[in-house]
Amino acid sequence: MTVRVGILGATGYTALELLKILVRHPEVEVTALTTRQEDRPHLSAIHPQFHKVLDLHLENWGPQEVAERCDCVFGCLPHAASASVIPEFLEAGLKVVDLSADYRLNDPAVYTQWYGGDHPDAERMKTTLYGLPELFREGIAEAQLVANPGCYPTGVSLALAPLLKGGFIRPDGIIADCKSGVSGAGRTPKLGTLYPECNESFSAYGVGTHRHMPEIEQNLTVYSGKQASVIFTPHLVPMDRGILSTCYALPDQDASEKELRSLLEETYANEPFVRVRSDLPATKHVSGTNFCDITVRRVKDRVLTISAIDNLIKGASGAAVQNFNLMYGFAETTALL
Ligand SMILES: NC(=O)C1=CN([C@@H]2O[C@H](COP(=O)(O)OP(=O)(O)OC[C@H]3O[C@@H](n4cnc5c(N)ncnc54)[C@H](OP(=O)(O)O)[C@@H]3O)[C@@H](O)[C@H]2O)C=CC1
Ligand SMILES: CC(=O)N[C@@H](CCC(=O)OP(=O)(O)O)C(=O)O
Repeated sequence: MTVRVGILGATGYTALELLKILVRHPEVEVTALTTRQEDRPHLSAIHPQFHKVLDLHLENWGPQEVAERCDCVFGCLPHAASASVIPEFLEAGLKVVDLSADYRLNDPAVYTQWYGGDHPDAERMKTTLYGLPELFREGIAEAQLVANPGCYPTGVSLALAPLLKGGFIRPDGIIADCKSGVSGAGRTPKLGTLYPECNESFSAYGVGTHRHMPEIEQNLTVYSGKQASVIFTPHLVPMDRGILSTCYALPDQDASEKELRSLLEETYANEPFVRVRSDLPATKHVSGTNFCDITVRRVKDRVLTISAIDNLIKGASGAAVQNFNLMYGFAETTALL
């Protein structure tokens, strides 16, 4: 079975990583790539990595023209832009994996509070499945639309959710201290990601206001059944890619480091992309892969987790292909490392 795949927002970084994975996927043919540019640029002019690999042009197509050529689309557009076109693909019968934040939260009021403005497709967001299979696998295989998780929420939620559900950490007073490479901000030029602004500099941003805070809290709350409260502070690190998340939680029972690690090992025993480790994860160990590496430690009166992902792979495009594989009944690991 060959699935005809389209990518919306094909000039960006998540699209680049998606294409690298999809050209290795035995069941995929890429049939549509979109941009707002009018001049039909060749893919190799936008992403020279595909010179002599994929002979395609990017097109300024609307949903109708894409839908005629595809069975499934990956949405790599910014939030709000995504939800204003995705309903048309769904109505045309296509499957959709949306990498934007538009369908991740399940409460439109929370969306408005953190993203500003009314949600363009508010009814649908309430019931859209959140595609983090290691925590919320149920229903993904049957879904027409899957909301691909945010990069920071992936690393933080995979590390903390089992410990919270297992009663090992308290739901309040959790601190998630996260550091991301600059590709997390996308390819669209912004002042803060210019080389002289961020090179040789390490800074916090979005303190107390970052939109991934409610997404992390939603994940932990839904998975554990306990109302989680998290202080999330992201930082920009002068490297291309990778996220390291160090989380601090108060213990809810007296458990040794070995017991905490055993719980994580048992939870993820059959998960191909989560590696529970006794040594310390680093972004280099997962770079270019769909792995999330996690360790857990006891330090004084706290439980610490440290997790590493590649923001563009497990934090975006690798996770999107993992969801795609589940939605089409392919082996979950197809085309993924
Ligand atoms: N980078 C990361 O690590 C992660 C990103 N994400 C999310 O994935 C999505 C894509 O991210 P990323 O690839 O990094 O972003 P980029 O900025 O690299 O690419 C976004 C693409 O969307 C197109 N675009 C921009 N604005 C609009 C608009 N208003 N209407 C239609 N198209 C538009 C642009 O194409 P053109 O200008 O050619 O039309 C651009 O190439 C975003 O929602 C992002 O938040 C999620 C997890 C991690
Ligand atoms: C370093 C950096 O800027 N990272 C991005 C996170 C990218 C992401 O996952 O964003 P969405 O939730 O919008 O998809 C940020 O903090 O906005």
